[in-house]
Amino acid sequence: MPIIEQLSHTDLERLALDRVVPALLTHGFYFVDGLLGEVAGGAVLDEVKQMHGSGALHDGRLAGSAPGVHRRSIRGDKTAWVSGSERGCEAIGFLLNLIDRLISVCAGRLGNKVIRERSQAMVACYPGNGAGYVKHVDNPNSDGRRLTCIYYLNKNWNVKEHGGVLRIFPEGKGYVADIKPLFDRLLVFWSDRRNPHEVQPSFSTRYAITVWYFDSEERAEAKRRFKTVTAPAHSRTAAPPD
Ligand SMILES: Cc1cc(NC(=O)CCC(=O)O)nc(C)c1Br
Ligand SMILES: [Fe+3]
Repeated sequence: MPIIEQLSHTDLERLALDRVVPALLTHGFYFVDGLLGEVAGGAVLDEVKQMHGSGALHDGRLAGSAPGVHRRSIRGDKTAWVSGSERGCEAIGFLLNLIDRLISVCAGRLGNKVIRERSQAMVACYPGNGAGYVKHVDNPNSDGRRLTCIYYLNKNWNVKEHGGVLRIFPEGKGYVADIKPLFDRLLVFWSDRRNPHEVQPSFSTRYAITVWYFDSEERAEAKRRFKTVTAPAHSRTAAPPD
């Protein structure tokens, strides 16, 4: 009996085909507990704590934030982007490889285009000062992101005391899904308008690692769209050089 129960490839395939894919196709989201197990999950947590302690996490940027609006009131997390091959990120690299394998098994069965690439991993920490993340859609305008995968790292999390629930408002469904950010929990959900979500105010340090998987065609189209940004107005009125 191996000391550390590693998820074998067949376990991963079973998880993908028997649970993740059916849930994504019916509810649009799915979470699994005990993904890595105590030892490997603990190694990921230690690496994230090390990053936090060494000041590697910075205030999350806001896309097009209105002037004067306090960032914290919208998005209170501190983040860092990692590839998982950096020194001190070996366990994070192992986690990302496992999620990649899980999603690649799912990709063939999700009935839509190819999911071949993903973002870097965003390591996030809500410092526990009551900050959260206002309700939003990850990919409201076809930027290519198809699936959001969030790995939570919080031991002994007590929602009554610590809050920090991720509330998903599945589009067109008569219910909301309250997901506790528990240690060694992986949450997967469609990144588009099907899943508006919010992080409720957190009153204890709340760690998570997020990766977004792209639909390659939608991503390529989005890149083309962003490339053809219209020239600024004034340049069109300037007299052509004689
Ligand atoms: C950078 C960024 C982070 C998030 N994070 C969450 O929604 C929090 C999920 C959780 O921690 O439970 N969402 C978007 C649309 C962007 Br962009
Ligand atoms: Fe989000």
